[in-house]
Amino acid sequence: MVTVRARVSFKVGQHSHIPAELLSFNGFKSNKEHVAIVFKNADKTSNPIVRLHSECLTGDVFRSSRCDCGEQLNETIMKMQQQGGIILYLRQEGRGIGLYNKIDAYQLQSQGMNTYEANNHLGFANDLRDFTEAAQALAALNIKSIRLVTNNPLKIKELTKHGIKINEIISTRVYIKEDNRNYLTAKSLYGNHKLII
Ligand SMILES: Nc1nc2c(ncn2[C@@H]2O[C@H](COP(=O)(O)OP(=O)(O)OP(=O)(O)O)[C@@H](O)[C@H]2O)c(=O)[nH]1
Ligand SMILES: [Zn+2]
Repeated sequence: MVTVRARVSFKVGQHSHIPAELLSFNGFKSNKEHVAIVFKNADKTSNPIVRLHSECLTGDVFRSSRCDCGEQLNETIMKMQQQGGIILYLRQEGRGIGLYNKIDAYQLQSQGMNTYEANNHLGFANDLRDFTEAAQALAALNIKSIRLVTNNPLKIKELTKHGIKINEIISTRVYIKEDNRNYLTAKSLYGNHKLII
């Protein structure tokens, strides 16, 4: 059973000014160190806004030109500063293949493959993520029904399968840059993401 391990307050955002809480957990089978960031005590409300954000070191930390993860994370923090909410920051880098494999995939993408072809060429499925532990983290917070921020039907399907009721889908913006257009187009065309590009 997954349970909350520790809960500490901190401030986040560009100027370290947005109050939030950082939660760790016990009991994930994968041993991955997923965390929750809770804004405005949203876990104590009945139908909180939730964002499942899969780790992207390159985008989240370095604002890489190759994706829009960092911008989406920032958008979520801004939204939750106003409305409250919970970010589950899931340690599933590179859609689950890990950082070094993602960099290998980037190398192949630089040679013309799309993001899924590159994964496949390396012997991986399109998406190796498992959202079971995200559902377990929500259960540990006693959350059964949510408003989910996503454009990704897989997250909706997976959370529903694991007993989380999704009352509303809130789309997240798409941030097009010169270098990420092919990536975003592939997600839309082949990955079923509901993107308006
Ligand atoms: N394998 C691989 N992973 C990538 C690539 N670009 C970004 N990623 C990973 O894709 C994941 C993006 O996950 P999320 O931000 O949760 O979002 P999403 O699945 O696109 O769905 P949304 O909820 O609609 O944003 C992160 O783990 C990134 O590291 C790539 O070219 N190849
Ligand atoms: Zn990214």
